[in-house]
Amino acid sequence: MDLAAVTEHSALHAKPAGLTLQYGTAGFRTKAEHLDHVMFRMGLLAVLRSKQTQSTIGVMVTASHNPEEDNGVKLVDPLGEMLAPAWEEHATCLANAEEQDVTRVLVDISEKEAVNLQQEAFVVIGRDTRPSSEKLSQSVIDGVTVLGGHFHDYGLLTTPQLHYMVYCRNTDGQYGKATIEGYYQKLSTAFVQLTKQASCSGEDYRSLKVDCANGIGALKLKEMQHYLAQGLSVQLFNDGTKGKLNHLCGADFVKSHQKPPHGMEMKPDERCCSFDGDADRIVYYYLGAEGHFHLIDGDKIATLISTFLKELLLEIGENLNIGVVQTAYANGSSTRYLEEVMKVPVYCTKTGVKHLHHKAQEFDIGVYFEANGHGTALFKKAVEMKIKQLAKELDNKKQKAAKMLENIIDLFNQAAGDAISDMLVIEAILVLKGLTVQQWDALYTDLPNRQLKVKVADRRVISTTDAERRAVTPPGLQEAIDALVKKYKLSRAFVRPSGTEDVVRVYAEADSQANADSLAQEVSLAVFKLAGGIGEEPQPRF
Ligand SMILES: CC(=O)N[C@H]1[C@@H](OP(=O)(O)O)O[C@H](CO)[C@@H](O)[C@@H]1O
Ligand SMILES: [Mg+2]
Repeated sequence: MDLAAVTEHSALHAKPAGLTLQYGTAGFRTKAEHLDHVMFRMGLLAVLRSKQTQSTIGVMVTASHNPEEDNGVKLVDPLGEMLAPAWEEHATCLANAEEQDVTRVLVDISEKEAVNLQQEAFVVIGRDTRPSSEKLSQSVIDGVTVLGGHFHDYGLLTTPQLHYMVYCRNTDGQYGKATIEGYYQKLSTAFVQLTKQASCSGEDYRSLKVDCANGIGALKLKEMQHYLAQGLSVQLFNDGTKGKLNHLCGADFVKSHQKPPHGMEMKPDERCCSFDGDADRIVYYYLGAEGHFHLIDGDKIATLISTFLKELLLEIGENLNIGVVQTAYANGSSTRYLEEVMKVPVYCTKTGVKHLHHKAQEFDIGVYFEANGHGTALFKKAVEMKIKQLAKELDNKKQKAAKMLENIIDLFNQAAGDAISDMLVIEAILVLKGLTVQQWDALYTDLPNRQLKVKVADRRVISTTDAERRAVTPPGLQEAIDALVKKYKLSRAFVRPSGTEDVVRVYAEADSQANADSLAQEVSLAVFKLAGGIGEEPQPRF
């Protein structure tokens, strides 16, 4: 390691005095102007991680669904997964080190992790469309090169596309070609193969309105359009030509406000969807005949997908274990429907896709989704091989199902939740099953729910257990929540400190919207009183 060069370049990427940041649920996130030093240092760290794993590591510059002024960075591990927890700690340590300590921290990490410094390093970089992203990705590159690492800058990519590139590069191209064309080709071939077997056709099944949150998803979907040919016609809204990134639009806005994005023309019964700013989340929705807004969130997406996969397995006659992984935010109706009607086992993990992804790897087929629309399906390697073989061997009807499954496996991005890939999976399933968006929505009825945020002096005073469904501290909080929940029917509530914002999140569901709203409000007040709320006391808002 050329420590003198590191020191020299480090001074060009100075850390603002007094700033401390945490590698959170999805990497570092804050105002873009505070991130230059973090980017440089993540370039350094990516080199060490690459040397240690002897693999290509990814660095993505994005702040997902957050405002345009923000930015962020996360590292992608060899199989396209999120960075290993021990390295998250190294990342926090390195990002917060004072200027003069940067080289010492680098040496410490190398020693602790037994990094072979002679090993070559390779880092791939992607970025979203934020005005700050290009310059910040240059700082990443500076960090990579000063430690002698090699790199490939993909430029503009969706977050899941970068995960895909990393996965492809570390599996010798077996997963696919590590180019943007490779990605489009893999997905579109699988999609066209799948949908040409569909017996129902017609305009309704082939057209979809997509709100791209004024983000990278718009550029990439435009590029992909001609690969999909007649298979699907997408009409893009919020494509970034006018509006501001994530402003009053995108999957996060639609899910949290439970209303349509601005800038989208919706007619009753039309199928619509929204991506978030880096295109790793998707939610669907439509207006009912009466003009009422219907949201189809990650839970209902997981239900559609797992049901379809289970039906295919039944047709093929294979007894493989399928599991669905959710978080505490999953609507209670979805869990009940999956367990009781579909007889699919459901598991709950902590918030954050790395937890869901990890759990989903335990099953032959693991489907995971956060309620906000981030998710995918994972297939064990042995399962993939078996299905490929069956697709060649089985007799007619079974072979058709096995071929469908083979293509659907190819259509999923198994490295990360991916709005484009999920959209194609959903569109394929709907057309193959001949389901309208209304019929999909009618699988079960969501319990009315409400999410709120409470500001407290230090959100770490709240600790939780049981996959974040119960509060352990501060004393008395869980008892207070239990007492409030008892007042309502079909009710449930929990609180947890956010991993990405300086707030405590409150979730409540109950038999009616009015009851879900008041339960959420009462729980917010309990948090405010027992966990050191700051500012104004939460007021009834609905
Ligand atoms: C309730 C909720 O939607 N939480 C989101 C949010 O995490 P928090 O830790 O709740 O701030 O951002 C994460 C990263 O995008 C995402 O994984 C997660 O689902
Ligand atoms: Mg995102």
